[in-house]
Amino acid sequence: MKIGLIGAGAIAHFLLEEINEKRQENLRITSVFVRDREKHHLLESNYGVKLYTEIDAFLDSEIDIVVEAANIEAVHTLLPAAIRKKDVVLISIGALVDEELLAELNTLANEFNRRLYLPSGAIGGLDLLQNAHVLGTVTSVSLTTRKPASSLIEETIEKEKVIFEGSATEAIRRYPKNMNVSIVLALAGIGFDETSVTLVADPKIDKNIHQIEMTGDFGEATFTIKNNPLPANPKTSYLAAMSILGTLKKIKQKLLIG
Ligand SMILES: NC(=O)C1=CN([C@@H]2O[C@H](COP(=O)(O)OP(=O)(O)OC[C@H]3O[C@@H](n4cnc5c(N)ncnc54)[C@H](O)[C@@H]3O)[C@@H](O)[C@H]2O)C=CC1
Ligand SMILES: O=C([O-])CC(=O)C(=O)O
Repeated sequence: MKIGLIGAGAIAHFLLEEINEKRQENLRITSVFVRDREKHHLLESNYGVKLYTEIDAFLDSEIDIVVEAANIEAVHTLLPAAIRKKDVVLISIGALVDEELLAELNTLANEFNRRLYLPSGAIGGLDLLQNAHVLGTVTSVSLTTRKPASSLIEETIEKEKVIFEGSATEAIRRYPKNMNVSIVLALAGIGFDETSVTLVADPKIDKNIHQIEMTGDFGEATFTIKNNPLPANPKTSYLAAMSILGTLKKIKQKLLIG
């Protein structure tokens, strides 16, 4: 599969290293869409990719699938065009809190027979949640995220501090670079307004910790994920980057687990 990558940040570099440098069977990043060609020109010689700054030329390049690893704004501006022409893997999932955008992408995916893949990102348990809610009988889902204080707030604090409590809808609006996980959790489960989120800035940790609790007719489940951060962007967990690779590998698998 030839991949077109949108973005050239921490996750994009992870994918370029793992797929093009270390090599993954049947996967190759061939095109990268960037805003500033000069800034990223070394990617061409380092990873054998071609850079694009014009979205149509990027989408018309010889790629089978688009991987978005940029930001929420890029999803708004680029994804409707992308889904018309290619299947898309999307990691800035927070963009989908905009129900108009979500409906538009769904309609376009149907019309052009494309797929939109949403990796689990920095969390897990989405398979369980979807199964548990298949009859609409999950009654509560909550997420408590703790991140190093320095990646969330400017001020210096001595003790942990709850900096947000509310719905996933509000969480992603206030913390668009940190709460994508709340939106994929809401999509897999009971919705944006019903999924409760607590965000804690903790000066004593160096991991991104997500604790998920769910209850319903199935029973109860609790997951805790203590993520190592990506060194290139400590706000982002290593697992989030790996989950894109996991999603890409699954696309061609005949044996599907979960
Ligand atoms: N779903 C999940 O669990 C997670 C999602 N994320 C999200 O993944 C995305 C990427 O994360 P990182 O690589 O750590 O971020 P990053 O900040 O290191 O890199 C983002 C890159 O995208 C580029 N970019 C921004 N707008 C663009 C546009 N319109 N066109 C082309 N490039 C553009 C930036 O210049 C930057 O190089 C972010 O939106 C982040 O919030 C991060 C962690 C977990
Ligand atoms: O990487 C993480 O731990 C979670 C994150 O930033 C997000 O969901 O936006």
